[in-house]
Amino acid sequence: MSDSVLIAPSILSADYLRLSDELEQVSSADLIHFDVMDGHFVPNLTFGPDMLRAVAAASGLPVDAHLMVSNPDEVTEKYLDAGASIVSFHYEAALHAHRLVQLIKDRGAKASIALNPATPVSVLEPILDDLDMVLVMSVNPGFGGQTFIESTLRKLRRLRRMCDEHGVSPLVEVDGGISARNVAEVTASGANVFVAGSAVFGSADRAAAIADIRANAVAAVSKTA
Ligand SMILES: O=C(CO)[C@@H](O)[C@H](O)COP(=O)(O)O
Ligand SMILES: [Co+2]
Repeated sequence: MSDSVLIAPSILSADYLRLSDELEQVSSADLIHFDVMDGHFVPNLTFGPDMLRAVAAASGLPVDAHLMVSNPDEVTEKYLDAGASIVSFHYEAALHAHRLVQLIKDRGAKASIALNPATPVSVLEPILDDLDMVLVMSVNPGFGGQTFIESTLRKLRRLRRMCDEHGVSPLVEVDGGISARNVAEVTASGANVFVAGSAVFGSADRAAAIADIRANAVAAVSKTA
């Protein structure tokens, strides 16, 4: 995790019957994005901690767990036990966000808070200094293959300003509708970790899709530097 940008393919869009092969095909990425959906916080159901353990062992890349669950206070520990390297829980669902952040960090993982598209970045004001990463959702969570919500760009710029005011520089991850076509403007707006599900697994050549997203993001970083 040393580059200026990190690419995180979301296995939500992978072929589950060929998952170990799919993981191999995305080995040039930096992280594996692991979407946990509970059928309650979001209207879809996906994977649990046992699956995360298996993915972490098969891939070798750090697993970036995105917990779209109603009860992160109760279940986060299970995903840490299973080997998650980054854990994002939703601000909208957590009862004790600060306690959860401390738990994640005490266990040696990176702590991140995810925000739904309608949740303003200002809610992070009291906790921003403690975060390793902020996950800005650029679609409403629950499904892959949705269209990027354009107002996310404004939100990212606002988050950048807030980080500057606080003198902190957490990773900023964007999730939903990211592809080689829009990653440059998302990067220019302040993001540096890019989740891509359908753009990677919907492509016949997964490695080429990752390389295209990375190249466009890196070019945008050098332009803004
Ligand atoms: O968390 C989610 C969806 O809720 C994502 O991680 C999706 O898996 C992203 O998929 P694409 O929009 O890139 O297809
Ligand atoms: Co996600």
